[in-house]
Amino acid sequence: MTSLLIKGASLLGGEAADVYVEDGLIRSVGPFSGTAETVDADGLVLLPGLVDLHTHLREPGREDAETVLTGSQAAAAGGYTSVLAMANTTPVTDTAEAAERVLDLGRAAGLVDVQPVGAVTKGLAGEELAELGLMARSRARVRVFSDDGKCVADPRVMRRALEYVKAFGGVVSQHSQDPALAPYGSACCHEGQLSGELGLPGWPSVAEETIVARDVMLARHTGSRVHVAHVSTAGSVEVVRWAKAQGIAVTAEVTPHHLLLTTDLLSGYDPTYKVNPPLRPAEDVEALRAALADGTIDAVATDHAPHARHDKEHAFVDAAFGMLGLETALPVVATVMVESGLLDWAGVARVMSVNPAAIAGLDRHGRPLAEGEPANLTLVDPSASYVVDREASLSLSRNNPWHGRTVTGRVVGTFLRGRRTFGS
Ligand SMILES: NC(=O)N[C@@H](CC(=O)O)C(=O)O
Repeated sequence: MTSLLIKGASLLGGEAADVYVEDGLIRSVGPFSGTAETVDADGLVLLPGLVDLHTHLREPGREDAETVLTGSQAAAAGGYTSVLAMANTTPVTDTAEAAERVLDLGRAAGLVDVQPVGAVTKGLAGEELAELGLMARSRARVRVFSDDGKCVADPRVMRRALEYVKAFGGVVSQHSQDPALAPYGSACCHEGQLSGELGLPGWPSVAEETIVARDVMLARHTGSRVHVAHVSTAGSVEVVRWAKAQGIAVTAEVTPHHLLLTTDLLSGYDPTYKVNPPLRPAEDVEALRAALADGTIDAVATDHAPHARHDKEHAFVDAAFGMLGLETALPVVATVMVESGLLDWAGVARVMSVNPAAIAGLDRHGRPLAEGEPANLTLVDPSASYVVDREASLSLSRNNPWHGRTVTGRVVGTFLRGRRTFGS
């Protein structure tokens, strides 16, 4: 029997209580008089363990950038107890066997629940549906399907995928990028005055918005669920807001970087800031913050995209797309949303744990801090400010856009089924 007492933590930023954990479950919330190994949580905020809908773990295939183990270590350090591992590995997670392999690698690492995302199409080629049903029925119980990195651009394929996943309560997480308007690989800078001045190929907002608009209509037509990955523009927010008002089953996520970083950072041609979709102007950032605060955007997802130096340290147009996110998501959200009063800690729990768990169909995560619930928990010091140091990361990669920035709100402890996976 393993037991633990988290003493005096503020539950979701509200009243303080003692949380007693035994055999992986919360056994009591309130004054506790017995003896147990104790974590002094005076002044700390207790949240349900964070859930990331969008993580790239790179294994199999690119273990030079990240492995399931190092990604899990970074996730636990970021306060996560579950991550959804994107399918764009080598080989792609497009079969039941591939999904089970990722699941087993996650279990062997044992730090977070690694839930594989299945590809929508074979090899992410956008043509033939992958083994959606077999992945759903496998040990990995795949419920989220995504060709992330590529868009399911063909509307017939998207329609079929939505119809198919409906049968088992699945969801298609769409990387909304019309490749005819924003070609893969080349389009790399928000299309506007700056892209012209810098001479970088433009990635126009409308290339995202037309796909979001099409997909919500396909969701309405099929009665199925669509999830919009990494929403980056004010126009996409408007479409999602309209679709929700119609009762269409659409959910959306925003990344920490799209909540804070803006396109002008590209003026130094630093490939650290090259990401898909691209950083947008301040007006978009404002709209994304407001949409996260009012519930139009359901979740924060990291899009943690580690890249080895030999893929990232190139001239801007040749460098890989993506940035690290797992270890800095909570402090960035705290700094952008909590310090400004746009969200309270209960709101952070909603967008970083409760809603992502619900979208992904994870019934053991994102649960209330209550007796009988799984002890998947995150402890945060809300007043700790610190400077992000990319060398302190547990990720194998160093493409960290937050390096040198001061953030407020530090993860100090993570517990997976009552076992400490981060902090001391
Ligand atoms: N988000 C990113 O910038 N990169 C992603 C894939 C992608 O969306 O291009 C990656 O896998 O590196």
